[in-house]
Amino acid sequence: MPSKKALVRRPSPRLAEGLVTHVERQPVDGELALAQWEAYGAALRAHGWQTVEVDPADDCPDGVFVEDTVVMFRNVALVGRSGAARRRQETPAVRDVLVERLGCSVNRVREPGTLDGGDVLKVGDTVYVGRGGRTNAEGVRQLRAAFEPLGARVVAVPVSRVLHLKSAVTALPDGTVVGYEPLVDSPAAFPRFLAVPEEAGAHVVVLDGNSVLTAASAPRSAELFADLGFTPVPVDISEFEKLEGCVTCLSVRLRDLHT
Ligand SMILES: NC(=O)NCCC[C@H](N)C(=O)O
Repeated sequence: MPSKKALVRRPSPRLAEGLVTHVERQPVDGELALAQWEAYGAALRAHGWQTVEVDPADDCPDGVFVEDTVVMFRNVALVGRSGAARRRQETPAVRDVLVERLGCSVNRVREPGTLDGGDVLKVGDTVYVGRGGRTNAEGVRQLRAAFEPLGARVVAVPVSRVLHLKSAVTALPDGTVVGYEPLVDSPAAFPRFLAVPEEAGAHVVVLDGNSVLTAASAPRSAELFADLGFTPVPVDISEFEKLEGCVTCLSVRLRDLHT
């Protein structure tokens, strides 16, 4: 039976200092962010996910975006090495949880490779990896070396218009890739691509075969998903969106653990 665990990490008191690359810096309300993070975790738990908290990293403003620190394929983890040097101290505590509490096999991206988990989208056994600002060619090679022997088919795609591949595209439970077309470098890279009407509509977290977590800021995309027979579960993550975060980046789902 597949596991339903999800790593999350409490926002740092320094969240407002998080990196911004493609957006203007805006003031972040720390209290509201914490309340939004709690509600996000509650939405995961309401759909059967057990949330596992990585130790907080108060000195890492972007630590809450835990998705970027690791990529899972089956029960094997590849701990990333961020293209943003400032984010590299986020990974040791994530590795500790994976090894000591969850019993995963753990590999890691090594210099000169860089890879952020936000650049990796899995659709079945296909692993799309965005080659962009945070993930370099050597990171792509190391991802292939780690996961292809386990049965993954790694497909590299360019990312130039947004921070991460998953800022541009994610996938519905039926494997359809959804994206906001003006921000997708190559929609043709995906066998089934569906354009959504809002930038934040490109971001979904699959909760189960029917439900997807969506951003409250993308109501028209949520309507589109409902019209296709899915149940959107909107969460307000406005404070994280100000830092280029999206619903995917606040958790790492672990679906194939043996524990
Ligand atoms: N996977 C993601 O979409 N992560 C968002 C990371 C945002 C953070 N402020 C950063 O620039 O690294």
